[in-house]
Amino acid sequence: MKKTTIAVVGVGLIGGSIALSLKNDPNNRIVGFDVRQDSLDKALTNGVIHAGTTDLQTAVREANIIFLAAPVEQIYATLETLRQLDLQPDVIVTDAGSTKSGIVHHATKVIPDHVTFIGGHPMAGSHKSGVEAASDRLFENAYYVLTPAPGTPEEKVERLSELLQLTRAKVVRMDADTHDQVVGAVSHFPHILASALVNLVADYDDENAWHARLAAGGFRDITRIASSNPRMWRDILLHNRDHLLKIARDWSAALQDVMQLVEKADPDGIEQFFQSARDFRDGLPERKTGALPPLFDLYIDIPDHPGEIGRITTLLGAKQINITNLQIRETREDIYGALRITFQSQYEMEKGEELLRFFDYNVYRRL
Ligand SMILES: NC(=O)c1ccc[n+]([C@@H]2O[C@H](COP(=O)([O-])OP(=O)(O)OC[C@H]3O[C@@H](n4cnc5c(N)ncnc54)[C@H](O)[C@@H]3O)[C@@H](O)[C@H]2O)c1
Ligand SMILES: O=C(O)C(=O)C[C@]1(C(=O)O)C=C[C@@H](O)C=C1
Repeated sequence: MKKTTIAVVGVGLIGGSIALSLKNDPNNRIVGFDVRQDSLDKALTNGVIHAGTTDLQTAVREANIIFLAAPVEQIYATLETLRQLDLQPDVIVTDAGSTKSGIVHHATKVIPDHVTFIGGHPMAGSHKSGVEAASDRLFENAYYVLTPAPGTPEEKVERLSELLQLTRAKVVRMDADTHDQVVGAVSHFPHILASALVNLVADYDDENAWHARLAAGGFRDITRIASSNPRMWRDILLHNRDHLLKIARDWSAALQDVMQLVEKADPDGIEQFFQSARDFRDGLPERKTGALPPLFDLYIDIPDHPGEIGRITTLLGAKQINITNLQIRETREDIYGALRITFQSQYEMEKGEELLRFFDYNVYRRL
């Protein structure tokens, strides 16, 4: 079967996760491009890409599909550069940026006629950055939005959707402006709120250091995303300004409404406020992960002692239990780290499970 060459431009959390998913098909050859050699080195060492280069022309020359997975501002810049490079005649260029209208509009202006651009955005991620946080399961059962401009050849959109099946995401289509409005409300604006709340509490904490110390589950849950990459979020806000300004006005009005209920000491109104939020929140569709064919994976809570990972691998090695992959994962609430170990076979996974339990490790088959 003919190989498909895929260039991933920006081998970080998202580019690395796309690469890992697509690499699961042996007919795909993944070439990574990044401005940082250390990202490429990590990606090669962890088996995320087949080859890596800091020369964009080398990365894209043979590519049938190009994924742009750099920060949003750099996606604009890369689109400009691509037009000066040698590309395959029927290449599809897509991106993974969190905003869509501006990127799609820019691509239609700068990309040559023989190139098809299709905007894309996987609706899954993390507050963590970098290829070391990448996973081939990041997008499992998440929505992956495509925003083809009117007139994009249907067979190209089909071709990309088919390839994206390897991410195990649910591929959907939407126009770019609708995407930006919806994602502005459910992703971009919540990031502003989380960070604004943290900044407010940080100011209070300057006056009274009990604030940080008493910040418990509620504060941590609602502000996890304030630990995201500031540069990435700078770009996102600047490229979805109109929708965010409208959402902020609606938000101010909604906040005023509830604070009026508080001012009037209206118990029914306040309870109703919480009830309607709870009804909608509890009705959100669940994103099921792990329903697909299992790999031979175990997750192990890592106690906070130096040398624990080395101890675990030594225990397994001493019993000739082969592992094919090792990854540090975050767990709920980010309190403990979890080590994900992929074994070569079901048999070895079961032997590993028994051994690690014997040594009092908390071992799970799913996170
Ligand atoms: N993090 C998320 O939750 C999430 C989710 C969906 C989409 N996105 C989007 O995906 C893109 C990447 O985000 P990420 O979280 O993977 O960030 P990241 O910081 O983990 O990775 C970005 C990578 O791009 C590289 N890079 C920077 N400038 C570049 C350039 N000019 N050309 C090539 N590579 C360059 C960086 O060195 C880094 O390796 C962003 O556009 C973001 O909006 C992020
Ligand atoms: O889970 C997270 O930390 C994320 O912020 C992921 C998240 C989001 O859900 O808002 C962030 C940006 C995206 O473009 C898509 C997904």
